Amino acid sequence: MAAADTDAKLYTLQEVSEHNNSKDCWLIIGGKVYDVTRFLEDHPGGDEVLLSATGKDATDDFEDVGHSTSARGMMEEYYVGKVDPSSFPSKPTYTPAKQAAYNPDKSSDFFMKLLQFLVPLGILALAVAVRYFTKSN
Ligand code: HEM
Repeated sequence: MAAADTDAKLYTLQEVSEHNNSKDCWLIIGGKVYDVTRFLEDHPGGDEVLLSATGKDATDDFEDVGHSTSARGMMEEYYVGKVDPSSFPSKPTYTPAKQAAYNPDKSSDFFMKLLQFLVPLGILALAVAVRYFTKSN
């Protein structure tokens, strides 16, 4: 049954997943829903592979096999509708952990510079004072 894309019946992923056994076997390939129940016995790749992918998106499995053009032509016979893309769980997006912007503490930087200047000055003042007092004694 080949329906035009515009009036194709729309199924949710949930609905498709309910047809998941050898008596009622649906799967999704390329966003389209196929009822392959009556094809199970005739599938050259065997029924097991179809049953392992039933009720799910089998696009990757289907493409991995590298099905022939004639296999792709056969698919039309089992087409029942399209899958509602909004029913797919949204992919988790990776958001890197927020890192605090590099913000060196300017006030402590200034304090260190002041200290580097004052400490030698203090030592010098101390040396001068010691010399001054030892001289007068
Ligand atoms: C409506 C859907 C499908 C149709 C009409 C279909 C049809 C065919 C056909 C005609 C072949 C013979 C080789 C060829 O002509 O490419 C084949 C082989 C095969 N198919 Fe499918 N197939 C379908 C879905 C799937 C899915 C979903 C899987 C995997 C989960 C699958 C796995 C295989 C495997 C493993 C082979 C055997 C390949 C080999 O022996 O080289 N097929 N299929």
